[in-house]
Parts: sequence; structure tokens; C-alpha cells
Amino acid sequence: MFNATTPHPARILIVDDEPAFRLLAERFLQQQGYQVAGAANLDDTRSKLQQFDADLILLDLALPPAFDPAATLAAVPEFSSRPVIILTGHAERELALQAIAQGAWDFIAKPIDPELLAVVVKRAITKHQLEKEVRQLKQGLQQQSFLPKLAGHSRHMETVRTLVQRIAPTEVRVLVTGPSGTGKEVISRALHELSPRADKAFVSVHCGAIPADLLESELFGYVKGAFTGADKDRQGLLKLADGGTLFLDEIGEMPLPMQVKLLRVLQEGTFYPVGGREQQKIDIRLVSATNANLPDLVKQGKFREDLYYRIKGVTIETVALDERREDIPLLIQFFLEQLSVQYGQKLQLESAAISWFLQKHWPGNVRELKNTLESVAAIAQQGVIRLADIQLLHLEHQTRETDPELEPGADLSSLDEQVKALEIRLIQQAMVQCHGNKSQASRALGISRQGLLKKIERYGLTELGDD
Ligand SMILES: Nc1ncnc2c1ncn2[C@@H]1O[C@H](COP(=O)(O)OP(=O)(O)OP(=O)(O)O)[C@@H](O)[C@H]1O
Repeated sequence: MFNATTPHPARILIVDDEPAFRLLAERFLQQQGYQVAGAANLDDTRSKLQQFDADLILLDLALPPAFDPAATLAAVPEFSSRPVIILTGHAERELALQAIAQGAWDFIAKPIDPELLAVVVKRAITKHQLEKEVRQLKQGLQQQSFLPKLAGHSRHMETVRTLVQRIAPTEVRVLVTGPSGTGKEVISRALHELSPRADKAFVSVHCGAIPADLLESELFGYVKGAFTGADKDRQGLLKLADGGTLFLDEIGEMPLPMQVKLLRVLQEGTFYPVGGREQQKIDIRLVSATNANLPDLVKQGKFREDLYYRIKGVTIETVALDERREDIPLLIQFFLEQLSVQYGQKLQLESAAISWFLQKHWPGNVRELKNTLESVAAIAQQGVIRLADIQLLHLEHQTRETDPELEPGADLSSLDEQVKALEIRLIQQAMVQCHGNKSQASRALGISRQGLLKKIERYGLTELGDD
């Protein structure tokens, strides 16, 4: 039987010890357009399935040598990656129902009504094929939906995307290196999202942000009484990542004693919670990132060489944005689209503002570009970001005559702080003018009410306003 979802006739395996029944059923199903094979017992079924990848199995419960329906029943889950239809004698109705509980698709009582058989088989095969198609489409969609989150069309970004696509489905450990703000975490998430572990956790640990003496209990968890304050057992981040991906960000900052313990986990796949005696087993895929030069740290004795080789697996290197400036227009477009969704209004850059973005150097890389765009978008009016908006942010805080930050190559590292201070002041002014009415203030500022609430929260201005 051909249909839209299969390039070949669907395959059916008939498992029954009676050659005459097999022959009759085989002929009938062949007439219906199926490709059919037969097997006389369970062992025969297993070996047939090696060459004949059936889309459906018709399975009699009483099979030699034991003719024990319970034994056949126990084998149902083994075959149920495709629909299994139980062929049952009258006395085996209970067992057939149990088979369905075990994953069989349906049952048909013998003697078999050919018309009923044709209907049941067709329904089962169609559903199976649709499920298969949905799975494939989902996988394809995941690839399509995650990779665009890595914006950029430079050769460098193309290489990164290709590597991510190739490595993601494997279990290989990955080390992502490169300057701060170049997308190491985005790449690591893409590796997880495109892997078979995507429906499990992605646990991100910033090794430098957790104090050394807490890192062990954070990672491994602890048992009640392990130390003062440990009043109950607590799972660590490793356990949370079980079955999924553990992302160790800034791994170069991991203290040496912790490095030894991590090495053991990677070698043995087991660990002990702090204060615990019971060994825990875990299955994690490790992705690490660093902006440090790990081989240098190894030479300085600050990073263990054996651990370095364990985590290295495949290395993906990111480069500074200034070395792939052709990505800037696409990144601007990408972030503008995100901001337009956030503000519920289409945002645009006037051409002078675009030139400013294109000419500026970005020592803080993609993160700095994104933050700068977010800041100027916040003060733009009528959905257009103008050079004047960018200058406004500057002039407010510039005491110098000329504005060096508007020149290419100038250092803009303090722009964020300046933008923040200006935003706070503008919000405060608007709130005073609008007598604390947030809806009016958001209109006066030209942003959505939701956008204003987020800013008020982010800047800790919650004492402002009353509605
Ligand atoms: N290619 C990219 N496409 C879209 N967004 C990106 C890209 N690269 C970076 N970003 C964005 O820039 C910001 C910084 O990225 P990310 O946190 O991944 O950088 P990082 O290299 O891990 O930085 P750090 O070393 O400081 O942790 C994030 O908001 C991220 O979404």
C-alpha cells in the first residue's frame, strides 16, 4: 500500500505458527498492496526484523515451542516501536487486553474477518506513519528554530553553525572558547537543543560566580547533617542535569580541588554528595566555555592538564565581533526584530543611526551591540531610532566639547551605565509629570506599559507610581 507518507509499500510481518494461515493472510494483504513476510515463532520474528523493517506486526499469542501466551505477551514491548496487532482465539481475550496495556495497538479475534483485518491494518499503519512524520518534522523544526538564534553570515559564523549541527547529535564533549560576549553560551544552548537530550535539562553553572567553598555542595548536593545548616538532603546541579547537558561556563575559574573532583565524575560517571556515603550515578553531556587561554593556565599550574584533555573533546572557537564586522548588519536586524516584538511596535533605525552602529568598534562584542541597541530603542520615539537619540544619551553625560564615542574606534564601555542613568531620570521625570500614572507615563515615553514596568522593576524604582 502506497500513501503520501511512505515511498515504499508498507511492510507487514505475520507471526503465526500455522503455515496455511500465514499463506492466506499473506496473499490477502499482498492484494491490498502491502509487502508481507512471515515468521513462525519469536526467535524467527527477531531475526526477520533484522532485514525486514516491518511497519506493522500481526502477532499470534500461542507460539511454539512453549505455546505460552504469557511468554509472547512479554515480548510485545520489544516489538512495539511499530504497531503490534494481536491475533487471538476466543479464550485469549483477557490476554489480548493485557497486551494492549503493554503497548499492542489492537487485537482481532480468530477466525479473522478479512474486511475487518484490512480496516484495522490500514488505520494502524496510517497512524504509525503520521507519528513518524511528526517526529521527523519536529526534529527538522528544532534545527530550523534554534540555528537562527545564532545570527550572522560571516564565514566564521557559517563554520560555527555547521560544527554545531554536526556535533550536536553526538555525545562528544565540547569546549567553546573565545572573547566575552561573542555567543559562547548561545552556541552551548544550541548544542543541547539540537541533541537527543533536548527534552532534558540544560543546567548552566558559572564556575567563577559561585564561591569556591560552596561550589562542591552546589554541584554535588549534600546530605542532611553534612555541615551546619544542612537540615535536609539537597540535590546538586549535577543530578539536575542527569540525562541532559551540564554547561560549565568560565571553567578556567574552577578552583583546583574542585577540578580533581570533576575529573573523577567525568572518568567514572559517579560522585558522592557532600557528607554522603551512597554513590550516585549520572549521565550527562558536558559542554564547557571559557574566555581564558586554558593551555596557558595549564602551564601556570592553575588548570589540571588531565582535566583539560577530558573536557576538550571538540573545540569551537568564537572570534571578536570586530574580526567579523560583516555580521553587524544582520545582528542589528536580528535584535531590532526581537525588540519590536518586545515593544509591540515595529522599530527602525534611520540611516545615520545605522552608519553609527556600522562604524563603531565593539570591544564588548555582540553583547555590547545588543545592549546599546536596547538602550537607544528605549528612548526612541514613534518607533524610529535616530542618531539624535544616540547623541542625546551621550550629551547628557558628556562634559567634553567633542564626543569621542561617536567616532569610529572610540571606547564605549561606559555607554551602558550612562544609558541606565538617563533612563532612570527620564522615567522619574515622566512619572512625576504624569502624577505616578504608569499608563500615561509609558505613553509619554513612547514605550509599552509592559516595557515601562520591566524597566521600573529592573532599576529598582518600584516606589514610583501607584497604578
Ligand atoms: N550570533 C549571535 N546571534 C544572536 N545573538 C547573539 C549571538 N552571539 C551573541 N549573542 C547575544 O549576545 C549576548 C552575549 O552572548 P553570550 O552570553 O552567549 O556570550 P558569551 O561568549 O557566553 O559571554 P561571556 O564569556 O561573557 O559569558 C547574549 O544576549 C546573546 O543572546
